[in-house]
Amino acid sequence: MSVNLTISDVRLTPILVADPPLLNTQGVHQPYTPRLIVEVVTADGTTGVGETYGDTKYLELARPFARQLVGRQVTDLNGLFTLAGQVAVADARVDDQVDVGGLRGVQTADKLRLSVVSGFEVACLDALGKALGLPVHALLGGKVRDSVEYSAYLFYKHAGHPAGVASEQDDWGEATDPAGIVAQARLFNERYGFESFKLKGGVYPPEQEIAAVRALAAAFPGKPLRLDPNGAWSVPTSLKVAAELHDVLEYLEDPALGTPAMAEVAASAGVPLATNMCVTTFAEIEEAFRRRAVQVVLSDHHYWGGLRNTQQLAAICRTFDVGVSMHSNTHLGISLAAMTQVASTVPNLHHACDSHYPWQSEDVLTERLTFEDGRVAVTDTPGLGVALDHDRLAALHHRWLDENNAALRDRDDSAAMRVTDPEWTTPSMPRW
Ligand SMILES: O=C([O-])C(=O)C[C@H](O)[C@@H](O)C(=O)[O-]
Ligand SMILES: [Mg+2]
Repeated sequence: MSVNLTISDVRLTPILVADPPLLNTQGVHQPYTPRLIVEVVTADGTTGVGETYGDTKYLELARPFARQLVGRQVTDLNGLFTLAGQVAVADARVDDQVDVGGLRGVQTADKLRLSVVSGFEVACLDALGKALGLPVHALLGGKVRDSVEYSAYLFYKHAGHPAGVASEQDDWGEATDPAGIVAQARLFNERYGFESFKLKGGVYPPEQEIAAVRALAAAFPGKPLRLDPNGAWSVPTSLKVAAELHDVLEYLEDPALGTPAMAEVAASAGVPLATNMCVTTFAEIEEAFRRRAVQVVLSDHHYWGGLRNTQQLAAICRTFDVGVSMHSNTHLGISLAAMTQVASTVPNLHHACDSHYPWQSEDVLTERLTFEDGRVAVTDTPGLGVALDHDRLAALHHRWLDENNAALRDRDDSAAMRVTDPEWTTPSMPRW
């Protein structure tokens, strides 16, 4: 059978997905969060799917980029980066501060472009895999494991979104103290079999978060634990927390903001440091590795520019004897499938990956991905091995189109916090 891999159509569907009231150092998650679903259609009728961030700053790059793709080959993955370089990024979008609501490090023009390219790269790989009858991992050189381990991503959270605010109910309950966090961890373990636990910190004063990690260590003796305050602590505070928790932490994630502060902490913390904030672009690697500021880089294929760039990052980490694992932000099943496919090909991935997926009650797939014993099986089904549910996609797009939800099209955790606390402003760092 002959295949025609020329791209004949590209469909972009921004959606709003239900998100529980999860707390982080900047505020609280909105009731609905934006994502962008990318469909790439080839001349012979094969459709590949991808997913990435859906805020306006990404949509305004994705639209002109999509128009240029028609007529190109889905095999031309390198060409995606050349094309993206030609898409203009408004100066106002570039910021070397931490991305508000995203907590994903600097926001350079290139990083914005790469965050868009990743959705298209995944869609092209999915289409190519389907056309050739091969799973994505085969296109990436082949899997080295049959399942990928994920960790339970624990959050302090409210029981529900504020009364009177349109939202979906969740069944996780409230978690605002050590007992609540342990109860949440038990649910993660019972429902999905997770055996490794990460607590999103930077929400309460460090003593309270130390107590929560101690409670987790008592409830799950010997299990890998992580604490991630998203850079909310000073160097002395980071060192104090490290001294108190070094015996139970697998790693401490982004205790302080920026490579110089991380290097200072790393020099005497006695516990490895991980990051998805100070090394988020290739340009940041050299200084961070030279200064031994981080021991584990948490890749995120969305902002590193896709699955092949994630493999390149892993190879660089291996060369410098730095560990690698995966960061996540609110995402759906397409991204979990993409993360699982690439993670299966990375030989030096020795830590459970992060995933927000258990927090997402909604998806755009006909069948949700499942965790067994905290792992997602690596499928050999062609492409990503997932199918779009077009009715669900249309419903979530309809929510995005609804003018009552217009303010939610750009994720803003500080604004969501101000609904209940009008005095709230994004805290200046270090917070403690
Ligand atoms: O590991 C991380 O830093 C994250 O997952 C960043 C996210 O924005 C997380 O803080 C969240 O979802 O609130
Ligand atoms: Mg982090």
